Amino acid sequence: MAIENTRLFTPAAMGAVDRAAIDGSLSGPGLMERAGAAVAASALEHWPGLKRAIILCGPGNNGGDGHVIARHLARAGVPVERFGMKPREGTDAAWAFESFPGVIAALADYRPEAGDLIIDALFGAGLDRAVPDEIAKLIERAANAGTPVLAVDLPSGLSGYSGRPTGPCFRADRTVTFAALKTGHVLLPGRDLCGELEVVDIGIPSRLLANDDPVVLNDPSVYGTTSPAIDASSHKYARGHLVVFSGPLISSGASRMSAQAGLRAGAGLVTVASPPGAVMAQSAHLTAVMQRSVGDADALSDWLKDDRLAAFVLGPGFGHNELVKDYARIVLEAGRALVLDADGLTAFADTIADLSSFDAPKVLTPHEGEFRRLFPDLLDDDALSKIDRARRAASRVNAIVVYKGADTVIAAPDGRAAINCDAPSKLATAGSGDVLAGIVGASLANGRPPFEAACAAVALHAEAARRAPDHMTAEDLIAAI
Ligand SMILES: NC(=O)C1=CN([C@@H]2O[C@H](COP(=O)(O)OP(=O)(O)OC[C@H]3O[C@@H](n4cnc5c(N)ncnc54)[C@H](O)[C@@H]3O)[C@@H](O)[C@H]2O)[C@H](O)CC1
Ligand SMILES: [K+]
Repeated sequence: MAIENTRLFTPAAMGAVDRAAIDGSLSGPGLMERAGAAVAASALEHWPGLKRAIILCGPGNNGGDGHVIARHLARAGVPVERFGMKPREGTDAAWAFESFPGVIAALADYRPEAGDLIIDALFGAGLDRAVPDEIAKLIERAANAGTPVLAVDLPSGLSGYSGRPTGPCFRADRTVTFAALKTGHVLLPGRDLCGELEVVDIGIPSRLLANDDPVVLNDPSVYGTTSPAIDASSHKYARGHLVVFSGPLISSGASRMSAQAGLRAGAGLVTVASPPGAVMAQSAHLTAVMQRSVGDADALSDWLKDDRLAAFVLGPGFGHNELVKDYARIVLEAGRALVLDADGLTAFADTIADLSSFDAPKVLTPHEGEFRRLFPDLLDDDALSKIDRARRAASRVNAIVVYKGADTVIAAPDGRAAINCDAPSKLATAGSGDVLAGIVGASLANGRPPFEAACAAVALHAEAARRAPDHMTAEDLIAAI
């Protein structure tokens, strides 16, 4: 989906924008007319030769859009039948129905026929609970018949806030939404339940769409470019020295992948800090990546006298080793940037909040399972979206939290959040997290501020995956950076 306005809105925030637009120069019916006309145009474009439009109308303004759509399609010569509820008196939906009065049949009476297109105008931004049983049954009948669905604003049953269904929910082939994306359109499974997404301009002034809730789609407007601008003056130290801690001999490969990824992603120099028992194994594999034997806290403290060591990755393949906490503390006390991933995260399972006392740049990169280990209370609160959870975790730890998934949320303690929703599913391969940790480390070593560094790294990780072959390994992913 090519989206100009990358700001994301919660349904409540979009409702406030609606009201501000209507208080200003625009009228509710005017907005509804444009919304309905746009959906009708999309139906005609994507279902040419449409045999019958089945418009399901709810009691509110989503339903109002449905009545406008019915009028436009009928005037275009498409057979239209409406099912659902009558609109509430005195609302814009009532105006829409009066502009095209007609029979609204009972939902229970709809039986799918070949050539039908269901246009779902039952509930949109106002959905606040599971849909009633008669709608659940219709959703099931439509799914069983394979009837295509064009959703108005949101598929009914999908929370526009969390991106999670409130219960039974349409799986739409296409969704047309208005003015800007809602968070529920890009969070999973919402993004999948929407099908192809269209955002149409219905005349709301852009000044009203500059909402103060800084949640955006992750794109260059957040991080600039994904790779550092390497010019003649940017000698290797200018691009920063990245250190990746190696695990023991048996699991030294993960740190190598992080290190090689960091080098390809633009760190000036990369060193693997190996425990003595892994040095030989690492030496056999490392060429452009350097190595140093670091066996304990004292050796690390001594090495940190070199203030060119800019950023550290701790966790990939490190093992369940009490040194994790000592190493993290020493790096952060020295004011160096730290990426905590994998074993580096789970070592802090019960004490992650202890990291909040360090002001040095920190980036945590938990996947779903690690997030649950670190923040179980946040996952147990169903009222929270993935954005809320990432933001609260970031504030709790005073760190950037990269809450990974096909809908990765990058959140900062100050409330900023970006959603990366174009990562290919082939990223779900062993070692992909090690690679991301290395790219984040390189971005920090380049001197980017931590939120922008994490956003750029997540974007580059997804870009590399798109370039890599379909059945890629982590090595293919590194080669594609
Ligand atoms: N700028 C825009 O985005 C515009 C959006 N428009 C459309 O307006 C709807 C939002 O309309 P609203 O009346 O606030 O809510 P809904 O129509 O989604 O819901 C109606 C009503 O239904 C009740 N309800 C909620 N959930 C359930 C449920 N599960 N079962 C039964 N009843 C339920 C609740 O009382 C709701 O208030 C937006 O989606 C757009 O389609 C404007 O038309 C144009 C501008
Ligand atoms: K809908």
